[in-house]
Order: sequence, then structure tokens, then C-alpha cells
Amino acid sequence: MSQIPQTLTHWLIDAQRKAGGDSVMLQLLDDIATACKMISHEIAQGAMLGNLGKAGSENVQGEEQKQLDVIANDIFLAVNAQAGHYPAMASEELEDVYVVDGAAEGKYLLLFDPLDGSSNIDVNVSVGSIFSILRLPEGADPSQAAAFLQTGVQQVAAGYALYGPSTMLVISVGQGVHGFTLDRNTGLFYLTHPDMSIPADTKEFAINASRARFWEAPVKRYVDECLAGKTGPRGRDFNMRWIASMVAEVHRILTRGGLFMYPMDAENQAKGGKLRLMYEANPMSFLVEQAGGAASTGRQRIMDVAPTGLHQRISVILGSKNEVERVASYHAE
Ligand SMILES: O=P(O)(O)OC[C@H]1O[C@](O)(COP(=O)(O)O)[C@@H](O)[C@@H]1O
Ligand SMILES: [Mg+2]
Ligand SMILES: [Mg+2]
Repeated sequence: MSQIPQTLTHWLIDAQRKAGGDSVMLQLLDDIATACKMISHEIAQGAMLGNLGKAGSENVQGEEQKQLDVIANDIFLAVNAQAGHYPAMASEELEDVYVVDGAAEGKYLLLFDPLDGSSNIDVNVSVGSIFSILRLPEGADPSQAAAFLQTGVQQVAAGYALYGPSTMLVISVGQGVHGFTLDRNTGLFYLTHPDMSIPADTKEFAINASRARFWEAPVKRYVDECLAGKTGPRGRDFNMRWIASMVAEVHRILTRGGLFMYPMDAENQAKGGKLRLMYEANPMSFLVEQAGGAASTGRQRIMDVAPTGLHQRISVILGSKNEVERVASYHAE
């Protein structure tokens, strides 16, 4: 009989047995998986459910919301509120902390980007969801943003769902990075990518090159050197990608290596960058470091940044370790 891969549930039970302690993390990740399956279903229907297009509203950051941004946000809130483990949650789509009724005893906090890369939704290109789980600090008031403002190194789990040609859930509880693929027939996630790891070297980078005129000198230098190819200072040809969906870019890097940059530049400097620290940069940095890669602002390790706001933006340079270190060294010069 052919071997059936391990289901997410069995993998979580195993992981909990090995780590000891209670089964809370198992329940938390199982709920995340349920929410992601529901979102995956909505997305897979494409135009059939009339869910594509604008919602006619803006989020807290003044960005236009798509209907699916709102739907995915509602699903994440509803599914993860049920078990009562989170007294509060925070989302890209909500200005303030969302307090969960009847969950005052909960010991964890959930932050999420319910739909990442949502500009891709109407053109049927991969999108994702990103999440970060923190402990509620002893004595902290979960209804206040201050309870959430912890450094990335304090995350207890993080991950993303990728809604691509197949739907995948990629998670880390601090013991490596593991990828699960959704089987639509059984509705179960199966372990297909155990121990994902990022090679230290790469010949592929990702950046939105339309912003080149705004780049700081170290970023411009790095990209120019890559583009110079074999006859340039790097002595080899590089390939470039830009999907405009961070989940899809990070997934590629976890699969075959690479460098991803959305740096602070002259145009986004006043905001601190484009990507959000708490529910984009930190969870992705946690995964990337767990897979042997690195994640930096260019000037400091992302997961050491002391956050000042729920929706804080930050410069992001992550992926294959030697390339991240090279860009950081250009910033230091
Ligand atoms: O359109 P740009 O400037 O290339 O930005 C793309 C980036 O913006 C994001 O889409 C931001 O995510 P949201 O869709 O959650 O706002 C990233 O996923 C992606 O890397
Ligand atoms: Mg996003
Ligand atoms: Mg989003």
C-alpha cells in the first residue's frame, strides 16, 4: 500500500507529545488551519460567488479594501474567537484591537494579515494569509495595543497560508518550518514539506524595480551588482521575480532560496517602509530564521525591533543568509 503523508492534526499531536505541556498550541493551529481552508474555498470560487472587486471601503492605512479582504478578516476573527484562547486579536483590516467576548481567561494574542497580496486577487494570481501568535504578558490588558507590542523574537508560533495552484499552510512553532498541502477531496492538510530550509546562497532576488528612483544607495548598489551579471562584481548571472504577494515570494524562498526586499526608500521613508512589522515582517522573519535564512531592515535584525504601533511599517530584506548579510554590510559602509 502506498504511504499516506501525515495529516496536520497528527503532526500537531506528535509535536505536542515531543514538546510536552498542554494541547493549546495544537488547538490554536488547528483553528488557523480551519480559517485558512474557509478562505481558500472563497478564493477558489473566483468570480463565481461575486466576491471579487472592491469592497467600497478603506482600511486603517487608507488602502482600498477588496471584498475578499473583508471576508477573510471576518473568517479569521470568527473562527479564532470560538475556542476562547485569545482575549484579543489584531488585524491589518482593523484600526484597533478586537476584544473577544467571553475569552477573558485566554493566554494568547493573535495578529494577522487576512489576505496578503490582495492587489492580485482580481487577476487570479497567488495570495495568502499571514499570522503571528504571542503570549499575553502577565498582568497586561489585552484590550490595549501595548499588550501586542512585543518583539518578533517573542513569537510562539507564526505561519502563512498560500492560496496558489494548491493551497498550503506553512508553520513554525520554533522547531523548524513545515509545509502542509490541502487535499480538497478530504479537506485535510498533509505534511508535504517537512523541515523547509533556505540555502545560504542564491542567484535570485525579488524587488519592485519600479521604485528604483527612490532606493537608498546600498539597495541600488546591491541590485546594480546583481544586474551586472557574470561580468560584474558578483561574477554570476542573477534572475529576478516580483509577484507583489509577500506570501508567494517567501514561499518561493523557503522552497528554493532567494532574496526578497521591500526596503524603506525616499518615498515611503516617512511611514517607515511599506510592509507591516507586526503581521507581515515579524511572522515571515520568524519562519525565514527558523529555516536557516536571515531577516533584516538593512540596519538591524527585524525580530529585535521594539514595536511602537500595531500597524507600524518597516523595511524588509529577507531570505538567503549570505545575501541578506551582504545587503546589511552595504548599509553599514
Ligand atoms: O504593489 P507593490 O508596491 O509592489 O507591493 C507589493 C507588496 O504589498 C503587499 O501586497 C502588501 O500586502 P497587503 O495586500 O496585505 O496590503 C505585499 O504582499 C507585497 O509584497
Ligand atoms: Mg500583506
Ligand atoms: Mg492584507
